Amino acid sequence: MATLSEKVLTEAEQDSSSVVEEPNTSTGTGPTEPVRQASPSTPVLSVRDVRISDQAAGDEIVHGVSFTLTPGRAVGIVGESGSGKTLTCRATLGILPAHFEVTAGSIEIDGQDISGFSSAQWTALRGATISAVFQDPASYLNPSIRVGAQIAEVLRVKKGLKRREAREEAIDLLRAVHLRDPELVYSQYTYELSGGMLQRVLIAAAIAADPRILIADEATTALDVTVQAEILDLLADLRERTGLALVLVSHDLAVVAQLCDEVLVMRQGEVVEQGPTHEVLHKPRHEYTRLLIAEHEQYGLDKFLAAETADAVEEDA
Ligand SMILES: Nc1ncnc2c1ncn2[C@@H]1O[C@H](COP(=O)(O)OP(=O)(O)OP(=O)(O)O)[C@@H](O)[C@H]1O
Repeated sequence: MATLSEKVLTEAEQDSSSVVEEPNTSTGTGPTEPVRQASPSTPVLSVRDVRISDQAAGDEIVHGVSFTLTPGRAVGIVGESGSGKTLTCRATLGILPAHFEVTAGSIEIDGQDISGFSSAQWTALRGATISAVFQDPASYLNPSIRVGAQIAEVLRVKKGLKRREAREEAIDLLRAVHLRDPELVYSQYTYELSGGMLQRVLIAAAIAADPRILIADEATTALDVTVQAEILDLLADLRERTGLALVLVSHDLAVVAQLCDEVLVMRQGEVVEQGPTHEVLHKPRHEYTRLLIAEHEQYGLDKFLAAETADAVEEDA
């Protein structure tokens, strides 16, 4: 079975709200300097009018997605199943499934166009600059190796730490993701941990090499509401403390309302609406966005919209 670092890190082969009629290609040129040395307003990720096709079927599946992400910001991608959210993320990570290709547009990570990247460049970038957490954490962890050792391995591979340093830092990471008794968790196997704990372990592994960008694709979908809220708080905390930039994919508008500055609404491979989250959710302009909001209100979205309104009133006062 592949190790965690192979699977998660290495295998990985505004303005105003607008109803999107034309792709937004006005995102400017990305930086050439590493983002750690750049200003917080320099994009760490620029996706410009990206189109993705299934070459085997001869179909275009994603018809132009554009967004930019600066350090500490979060962009959400919402939309129905099959709308192209995950393919967009996978294109950004350079791990499109077989037969799928980016056929137009560009993606820049830390100012570097990823289109011509060699596998060695990807290996250097993944984990250290861009990382990801997906649904179903158990499938990314090896059941026969203690979870702590799997995080320590990421630290040895990506940061060149010695065995003992890697162990200490792995325990610190388990503490940072708010796992109680991190020493104990370090020595446990996946079957001994709950889904929420496993998702935290995976987040610890994903942030182990201090990435600038974290893609969380339905990362909290399988978790119960309380654990989901704790993981979202953890991501918000990482944003604030470390300037981590987030791409959050969710079918759940309430999740996006809590965490994201900007939202893209996708349907059938198209971005039908895009803009600041509060604007899109309060004043949806596209019929499909209105439908999504109406569907979600019964699941408690109204609570977050009300909280947002209260925040806005406070800010205005
Ligand atoms: N590995 C694959 N092989 C074949 N088709 C795929 C593959 N991955 C995605 N697709 C197709 O591409 C389209 C977009 O898929 P994608 O996974 O990006 O959707 P999504 O918006 O993330 O959906 P979900 O919310 O269900 O994850 C889907 O219609 C799907 O049929």
